[in-house]
Amino acid sequence: MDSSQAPLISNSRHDDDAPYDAAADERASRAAAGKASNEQPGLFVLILTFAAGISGLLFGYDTGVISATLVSIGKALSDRDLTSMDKSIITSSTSLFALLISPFSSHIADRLGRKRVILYADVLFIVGAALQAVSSTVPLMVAGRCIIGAAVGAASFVVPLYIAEVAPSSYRGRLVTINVLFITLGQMAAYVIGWALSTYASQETGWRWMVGLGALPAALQGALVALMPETPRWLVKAGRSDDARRVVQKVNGVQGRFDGTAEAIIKEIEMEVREEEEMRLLQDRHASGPWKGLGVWHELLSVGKHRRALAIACLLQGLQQLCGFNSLMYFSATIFSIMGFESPTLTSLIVAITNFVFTLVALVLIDRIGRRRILLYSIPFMALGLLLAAAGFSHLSLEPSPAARNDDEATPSKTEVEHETRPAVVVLVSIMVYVASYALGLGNVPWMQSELFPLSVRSAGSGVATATNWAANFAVGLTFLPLMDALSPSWTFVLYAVVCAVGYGLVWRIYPETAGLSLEEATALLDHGWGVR
Ligand SMILES: O[C@H]1[C@H](O)[C@@H](O)[C@H](O)[C@@H](O)[C@H]1O
Repeated sequence: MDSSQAPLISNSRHDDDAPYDAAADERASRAAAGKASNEQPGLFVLILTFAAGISGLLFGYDTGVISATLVSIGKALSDRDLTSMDKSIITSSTSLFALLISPFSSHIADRLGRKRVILYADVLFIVGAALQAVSSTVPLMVAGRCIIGAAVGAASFVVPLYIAEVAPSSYRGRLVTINVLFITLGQMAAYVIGWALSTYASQETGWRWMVGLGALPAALQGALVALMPETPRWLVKAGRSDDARRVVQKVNGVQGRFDGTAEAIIKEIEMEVREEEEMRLLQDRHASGPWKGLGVWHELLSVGKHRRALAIACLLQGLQQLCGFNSLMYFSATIFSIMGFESPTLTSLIVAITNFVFTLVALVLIDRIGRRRILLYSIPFMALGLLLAAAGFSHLSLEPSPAARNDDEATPSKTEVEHETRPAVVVLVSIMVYVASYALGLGNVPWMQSELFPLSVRSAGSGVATATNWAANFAVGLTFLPLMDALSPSWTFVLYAVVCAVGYGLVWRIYPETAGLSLEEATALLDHGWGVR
């Protein structure tokens, strides 16, 4: 037996016995583990999900708070008004660092554990918040945003992983949406706090509190991490099956006693880890030339069904960002301010509330309606909302182009505002239609990416798709205000509508329905084509 055939993790019950039916044993164990996971999640799992979800909250808070911050800074940084370029760089440096850090965090998560990444991210969240709060120049603020970006990148990768690995398997899907719910809740909190501080605190200190407050949940989570266990899957991989058993027993509420279900789950994990390890060895053996040691990438790119899965996952993640949603999340207060709304931060709260409420609705609908179908129903409404907003903008006198002006100059006179109330309301309502339909579909579905990939390429495929998300997020953050300058607000929104239309065609053509299918059935859809009926 060569090393690739030897079991990497010994199975205590069968090691010494003569032949046994490994396949039947495996099936029985998987059935038992599956059965166990059909029960309701216990209090312990809920507490862990909540503790880990604080990272989602921070992800949302720190990306959402920039909207109110940008309109409240005034001349506090570098003693001058922020230019469009300053605003774009302050905003998009966060997504750039999120993009750069995610591959490293997956490496650290494998070597040192998931908990360690959560803890390091908390430290970065605190340092980044403090640096922003005390910054006096644009470069210092950008440095603070970069540190926050590193934290967000690590958290956005590790939290879904942590939750999925500690939670019973039948909850994995719904927990993905719960994580998005935490993100949108964080964004809503950022908008409420942004509005309250920009209205009631002093101009000089209000925005500093906005960005600084992000340190509090991070400190709370940093303290909670000490009490959170490492995931059973990582413990098994690290050769600590006994510790893993204790965690599984706790998750199943059978602490300290023998339990068949917990044993079956541990066996299931051991088998999965062994299969993964064997697959990796096999991939390396079959790879040659420059692919040597990069077997998983070779497999991801050379096998047709994996390539198709990757194309779909990257399409959905790219579309989630290129449709322009985050330009609203980051700049809605700036947009409403140049439209002459008296309280832009209060008005922009509507964006965050609509996003949160419709993510809640998606939680209920997603499994009933299906992923493909919910996208095909919602994307046309996104395009419609964008086109109506573009029409509304064309009736507002926003010349010279708004993003080039500072906010004081951009505020129209009272008579102008009265004259322009109707198109402004049209823009507001259209934006709400757009945000609601985004939250129902594109805001969630791309994060279900892992179900498209078979185990052997799952983390590599999901990693590339996540990087696509951050790269597109960075591109939108950096280009939105310059596009408003160069094309006008109307044409910028038309451009996003065109992205939605192209995206609709591609989703219709290549994204099969995966709702209600087991992971094996879902990945098998792509065996011989796109699987779209
Ligand atoms: O799924 C989330 C959610 O939709 C957020 O509201 C958005 O800001 C993020 O970019 C996205 O990844």
